[in-house]
Amino acid sequence: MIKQRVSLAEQLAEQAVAALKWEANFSPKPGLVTRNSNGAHTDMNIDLFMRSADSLYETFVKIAQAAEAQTVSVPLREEIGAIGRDGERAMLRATNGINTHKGAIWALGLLVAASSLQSVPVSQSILKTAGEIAQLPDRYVVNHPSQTYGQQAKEKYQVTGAREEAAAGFPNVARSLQGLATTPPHTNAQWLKILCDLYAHVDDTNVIHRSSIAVLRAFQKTASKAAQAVDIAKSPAFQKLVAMTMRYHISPGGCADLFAATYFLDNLKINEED
Ligand SMILES: CC(C)(COP(=O)(O)OP(=O)(O)OC[C@H]1O[C@@H](n2cnc3c(N)ncnc32)[C@H](O[C@H]2O[C@H](COP(=O)(O)OP(=O)(O)OP(=O)(O)O)[C@@H](O)[C@H]2O)[C@@H]1O)[C@@H](O)C(=O)NCCC(=O)NCCS
Ligand SMILES: Nc1ncnc2[nH]cnc12
Repeated sequence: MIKQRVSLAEQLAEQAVAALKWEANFSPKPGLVTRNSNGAHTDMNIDLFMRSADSLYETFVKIAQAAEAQTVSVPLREEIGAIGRDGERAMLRATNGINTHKGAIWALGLLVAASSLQSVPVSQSILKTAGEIAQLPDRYVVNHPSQTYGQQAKEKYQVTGAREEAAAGFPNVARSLQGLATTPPHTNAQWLKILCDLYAHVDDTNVIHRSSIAVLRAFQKTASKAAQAVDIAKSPAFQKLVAMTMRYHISPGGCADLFAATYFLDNLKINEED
């Protein structure tokens, strides 16, 4: 039987979709949708996340194809931006208008582009290249300062949102990768510590939008305590995190995206010949 060669773009897209599905399935994740709970959501569940992830395969293939063997440039940034916005529309069609993965398209789209551009699975340089792409202007982005929730939060509180995280080369993903240190596979307990560390450090604009900056800061402080516990899931700090997400209806979707991005890079494999 003739074995079909899987292109670099297809390999990267498969791994990006797998990372999104892994993130959605991972449990427990206070506030977020998992296979066991809908977190602070009434409009989302695990099936919706699986559909949403599958709907993004073509988007990631196209982003990877656009970036393959290219250099970082404004035309590339604009081409990826257009594909990313089409991806947002594909996601909204698959979910009947519910925003499941807007931030993830941005973060993983940039990481897929950077991985394809250099075709060497070295996380540090992928993060750096992704940051360089994100720093470039995209003429076609409609940029009304107070249009998105993220823009509103940043304007009001000078926090670091999705755009700034990417432009800085994803420092929160870099720290998460350092925290994992050993080679994969990692245990659920190791990943739970990484998740709590992300909750503790990321200025998640979703949390601000649904509550306030004061709640975000209290949430981060509690997450930091949980991350230091010996048995995180059973710790009082972790139980408090769960309670806070329910009380304030908060869902750290930005942290979920960076969790998926960490998994993507931690498990990234590129086969020259299949
Ligand atoms: C640059 C963009 C990401 C736009 O960013 P901006 O901040 O202007 O826009 P937002 O619409 O606010 O989206 C940002 C999404 O990024 C995630 N996020 C939040 N904080 C951070 C952070 N500190 N670091 C990294 N990422 C962050 C988050 O996405 C996740 O949450 C969404 C689900 O949220 P939820 O609250 O459940 O649902 P909503 O409907 O939003 O709110 P409710 O009404 O229910 O309360 C989900 O998307 C997750 O992924 C933020 O939502 C970028 O989008 C952009 O410019 N795109 C254009 C295309 C492009 O250039 N692409 C190029 C590469 S592909
Ligand atoms: N598992 C999840 N639950 C809610 N929002 C998310 N955004 C990205 N992943 C998410």
